[in-house]
Amino acid sequence: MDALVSQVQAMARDADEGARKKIVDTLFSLQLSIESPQDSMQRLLYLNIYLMAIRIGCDLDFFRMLVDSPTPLTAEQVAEKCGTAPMLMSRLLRYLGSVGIIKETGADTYTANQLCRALAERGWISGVYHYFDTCSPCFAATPEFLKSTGYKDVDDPTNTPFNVAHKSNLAAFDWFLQPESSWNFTHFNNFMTVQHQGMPTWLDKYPFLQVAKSAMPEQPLFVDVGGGVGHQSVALRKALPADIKNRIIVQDLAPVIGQAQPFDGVELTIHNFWESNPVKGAKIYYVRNIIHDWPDGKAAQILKHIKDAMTPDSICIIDEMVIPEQCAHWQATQIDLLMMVTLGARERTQKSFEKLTAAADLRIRKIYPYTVSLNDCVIECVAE
Ligand SMILES: C[S@@+](CC[C@H](N)C(=O)[O-])C[C@H]1O[C@@H](n2cnc3c(N)ncnc32)[C@H](O)[C@@H]1O
Repeated sequence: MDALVSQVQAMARDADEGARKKIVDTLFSLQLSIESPQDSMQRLLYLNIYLMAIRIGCDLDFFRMLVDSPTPLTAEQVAEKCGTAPMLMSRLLRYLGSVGIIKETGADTYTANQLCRALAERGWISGVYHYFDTCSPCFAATPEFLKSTGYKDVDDPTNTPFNVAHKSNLAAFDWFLQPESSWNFTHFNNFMTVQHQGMPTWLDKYPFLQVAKSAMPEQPLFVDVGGGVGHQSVALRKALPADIKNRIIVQDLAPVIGQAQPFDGVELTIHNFWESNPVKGAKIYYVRNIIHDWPDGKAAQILKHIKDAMTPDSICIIDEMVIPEQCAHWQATQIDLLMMVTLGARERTQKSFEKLTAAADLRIRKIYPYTVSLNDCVIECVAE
């Protein structure tokens, strides 16, 4: 068994993203095939405990303490640093050690492992708060919500489990803008910057340099519509040679732009994508993880405003997953359900994208897939 494990670890070390994910998926299928129903139910019924214990760890910041400590720490030492009862800490760390979130090195003694190090990073900590505080109440509200609607499609952003869970009539992005939700919105925005960390990006697959070189000297190069805190624009600026000086512009709502860090050569601007786009004739209009936030009618409106700003040589890039017709990956299907219960929105197949872009007078010219599990794609569109 040990030899087998070493062999698989060596294979994974040498593998690229696609091959490594294939190994993980194969091992997961293997696990399912040898678990008894009792094993599986023990695992499934307690899933919520993971996030509960991790959130407590983030509140107390003990993942960072384990990372920063040069030697393993006893539960008693961690309890003292955190100001908690020793027995409480001992039970929490014992659980987290038993499920592999931290590493147990001896009796009641722990150190950081790879997962613990991730949980000490700002973006992933924000992910924990986003899923625990904003999303999980929506999951809990969904069964009763669907029962109350007679199991209709969820495609109205103001009538979703989110509205029930957060006792609001507002669509999620409008709810985020209220002062009392600013804590939730900050964590959402931080999480957006890391959610694809370590995975290939659109820049790995799309011939962006060739396209950038074809831009006219005064032509804005890149308009990052709903670009969040501008992380994709910064990545593009870093990837371009210094002699390409065309404008790179991030557009988002005021509170998000207020959170963004200035970066040389990237303009941070306030723009509401329900209104006509003030930047006309750019080379690339880019929407990443925007279209999947909205049902078809609304998504088409966003694209139509972009289309109306385009000149014949402009390109609109939709950077999003394309759900395959068959055998979609679990990492993709879970995001699709998240979009449903929080936003009344969805992930789309290629056929759905073709219909949607046509409704905005755009035509898909080419699709460049660039990740294996999510099938993230650069969907390159031109005006009809
Ligand atoms: C899922 S995030 C994607 C952010 C970024 N494009 C990325 O890929 O990380 C959706 C973004 O849409 C922005 N957004 C929502 N409503 C908007 C509006 N009416 N106008 C402009 N941006 C909006 C949000 O503030 C958020 O930054």
